[in-house]
Amino acid sequence: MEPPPGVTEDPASALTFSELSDLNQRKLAIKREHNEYIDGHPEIKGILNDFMSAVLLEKPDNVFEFANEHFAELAPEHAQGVSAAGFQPMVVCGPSGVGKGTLINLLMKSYPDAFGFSVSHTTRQPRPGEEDGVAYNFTTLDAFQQGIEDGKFVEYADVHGNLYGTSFDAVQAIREAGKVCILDIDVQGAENVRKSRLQPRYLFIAPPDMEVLEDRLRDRGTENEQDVQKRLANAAGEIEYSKTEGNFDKVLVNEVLEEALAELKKFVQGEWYPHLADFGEGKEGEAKEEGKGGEEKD
Ligand SMILES: Nc1ncnc2c1ncn2[C@@H]1O[C@H](COP(=O)(O)OP(=O)(O)OP(=O)(O)O)[C@@H](O)[C@H]1O
Repeated sequence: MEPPPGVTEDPASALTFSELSDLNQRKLAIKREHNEYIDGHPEIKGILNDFMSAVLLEKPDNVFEFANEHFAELAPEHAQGVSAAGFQPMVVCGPSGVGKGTLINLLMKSYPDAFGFSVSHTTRQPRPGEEDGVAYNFTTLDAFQQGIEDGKFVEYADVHGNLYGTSFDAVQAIREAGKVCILDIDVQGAENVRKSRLQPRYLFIAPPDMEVLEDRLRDRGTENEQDVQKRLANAAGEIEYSKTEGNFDKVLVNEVLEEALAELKKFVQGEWYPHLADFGEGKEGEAKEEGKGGEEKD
């Protein structure tokens, strides 16, 4: 029967059952493909959420203009854009010898592929076996200073006579890979990060007391007496800094290693990064290449 004048016939009604079924299969396949792509790029949700928060905060009259500026900042040449893409990085601070590296390695093993360790720049000389671009990006003082002037660093600090820094590019590379970027930095570095637009989570790892910290530093046996003293002297100020309200989102006391690790995992998965539940928690896994290794700042 002809449809009445002005009414277009529904094209789907002319399809056979098998054609309709093929069409539905195709629709489901496209939906699956889209979902896979979005799941593989968690930064998309981060970017959209960030934009929505910015709009609600600013309530601009001209949303098009605002969007234009907001998204222009995402271009890699704009350092600030790093805050809008992917998971929020995690800053880990704590006195030398408290067990930051140990806990970070264990955390990374517990969630294979979920975390990435940004490769820092340093002016210190490579040690035997340290490959440029893997343990560190080794650089000259001049090049480092130029990088500072060009605004390339999220943070940098003079640690025991050498410059160390984290570049926006290094953080961005981890975030673009859909991972949580861990920044193992000292409190000077954390202060600089606070001034950037990175907006990370801040974790401080504290020793049960100074005697335990001293024992760990000495038992590690990687520092001479002068360095141990320097690290212990710095530790007092760092612990004091951690006590100031608002400096850290979480302070974790590393007394018994297994207990500290259990608390850390419970906290990061429960409060900060719920997506970790999808990362095969507890799977056996070797420390990743990007895991912390041989990165003593001295
Ligand atoms: N809970 C713990 N109990 C006993 N020893 C620990 C504990 N956590 C870490 N250690 C040991 O303490 C020493 C220092 O740990 P680690 O090297 O991880 O410290 P760090 O905070 O990363 O130091 P740095 O900032 O100098 O790199 C290591 O020998 C490590 O095995």
